[in-house]
Amino acid sequence: MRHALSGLRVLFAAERNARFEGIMGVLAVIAGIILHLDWVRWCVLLALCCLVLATEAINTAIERAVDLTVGHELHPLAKQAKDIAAAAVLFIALLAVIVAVWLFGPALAKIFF
Ligand SMILES: Nc1ncnc2c1ncn2[C@@H]1O[C@H](COP(=O)(O)OP(=O)(O)OP(=O)(O)O)[C@@H](O)[C@H]1O
Repeated sequence: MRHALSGLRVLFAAERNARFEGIMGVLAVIAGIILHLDWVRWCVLLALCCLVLATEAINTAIERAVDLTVGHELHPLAKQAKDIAAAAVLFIALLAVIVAVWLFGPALAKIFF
């Protein structure tokens, strides 16, 4: 637990993307409270927030491990490792956008239409 919290501190202190994703997660939770999401949507929302941050954490860990291994040297495998890890984050980000429409779309439609 102590090591995990230490990793969380590093993640949010060093990675702008992780801070952005954390802020988006908090805003989504606030929106969920305001829009009175049902419990199924709450489960999906919290699972998705955890999934986004977990993927960002794994991506950052891979970047660190690659940097430790190759240092400042440019290497095609280092590039592939980082780019593939970034692709994983992209997949989850696309999923988050799609699920956000499902989560908040009906409640927003009721308010605006
Ligand atoms: N050692 C390396 N050799 C070859 N290409 C590299 C190397 N390090 C980084 N790159 C390329 O530069 C890109 C950015 O790498 P960097 O380490 O700056 O990640 P980042 O900008 O922090 O990524 P993210 O936005 O996902 O956190 C990588 O995706 C990769 O394409």
